Amino acid sequence: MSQPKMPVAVTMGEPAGIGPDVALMAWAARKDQSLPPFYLRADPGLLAHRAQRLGLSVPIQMVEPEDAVATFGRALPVVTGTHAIEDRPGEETSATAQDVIRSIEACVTDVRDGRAIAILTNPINKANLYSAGFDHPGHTEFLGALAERYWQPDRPVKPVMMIAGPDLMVVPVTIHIALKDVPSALTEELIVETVRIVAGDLRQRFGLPAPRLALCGLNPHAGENGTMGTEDRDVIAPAVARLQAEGIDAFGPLPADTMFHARARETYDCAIGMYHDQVLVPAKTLGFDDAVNVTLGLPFVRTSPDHGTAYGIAGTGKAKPDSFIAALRMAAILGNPDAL
Ligand SMILES: NC(=O)C1=CN([C@@H]2O[C@H](COP(=O)(O)OP(=O)(O)OC[C@H]3O[C@@H](n4cnc5c(N)ncnc54)[C@H](O)[C@@H]3O)[C@@H](O)[C@H]2O)C=CC1
Ligand SMILES: NCC(=O)COP(=O)(O)O
Repeated sequence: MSQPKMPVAVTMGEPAGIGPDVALMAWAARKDQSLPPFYLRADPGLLAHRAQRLGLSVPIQMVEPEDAVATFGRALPVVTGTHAIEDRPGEETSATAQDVIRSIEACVTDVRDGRAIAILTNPINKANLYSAGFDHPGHTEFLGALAERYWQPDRPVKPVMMIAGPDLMVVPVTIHIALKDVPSALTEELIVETVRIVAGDLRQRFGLPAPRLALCGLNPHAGENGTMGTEDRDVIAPAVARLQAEGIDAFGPLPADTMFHARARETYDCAIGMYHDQVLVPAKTLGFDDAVNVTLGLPFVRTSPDHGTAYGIAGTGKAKPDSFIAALRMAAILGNPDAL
């Protein structure tokens, strides 16, 4: 693909986690891997310390987003706006939470204002942000709220989480909720609305003209005809019937335990799970190093590495930047469809 004329905006994420490590490593690999240009909205001092810790030679240049593309070849472009943050890898604190949140908001407004092509979020510590008053379960839901605020205040936005790896793409219908709350949250309407968005985005953004969507059951053996739970029969099956009537190639509910082996995966393009771990476990097992978390249903492009803050290896050089790099490439491609 041709090099985008606009950069990808990258959030700081949890500063004590591996976000700074993988961003610095990706910049260092930019030439070998022909990476699209990006800038970070983060504290330049922390990044300089972390680069030193990792033994990476990374010149840092403070810029405005407009200068990021021209800067990217010779220095890591950084847009400031945060407080100075001490480089303490692995040390959890909610003291930086407001800066973490502001960085996400600022990257989103950069895209809205035409200063960036897409947003890539570095991992956050959700519990830390909650303790500082953040009232969204994760990025996915927060970005939906920002999309409503900045793009379409008159219409609700339904953000949908997809984990996309080379061997498996998955979507959880319910996302960041307790397992005990899943059965009551799972409605026919929610399933239909989610799958419509998946079908539409896979067609329009991912170039799949007729995506095949396999829906997991909720219960063992997809309920075994209602003897092991009724949601499969009473909620998921009617949702599938409605989707099929709309011309969407959805099928199921299928027993989830036999949906993820290699031959089964050949029968669909994306697996739709009923709860987070049902589909994120197979997705991360098959593709932890290179899968990408991408939010569907938004009026802008957002990707993220599939991993979390990995405090235990932050600042040690053990973090692999592969998922960040995959997320960067996907952000640039989805944000620049003309270059496909
Ligand atoms: N998009 C986001 O903001 C996400 C945030 N999180 C947050 O991350 C925190 C930690 O979550 P965990 O479940 O422990 O998952 P995690 O992904 O941070 O770590 C799981 C395991 O994988 C290893 N690992 C993770 N990324 C790696 C990389 N790039 N290279 C090498 N090894 C890597 C870690 O060292 C650890 O052993 C939580 O607070 C969670 O909320 C988790 C997932 C996504
Ligand atoms: N396990 C992936 C995850 O929870 C990421 O959530 P989000 O912060 O991207 O909404």
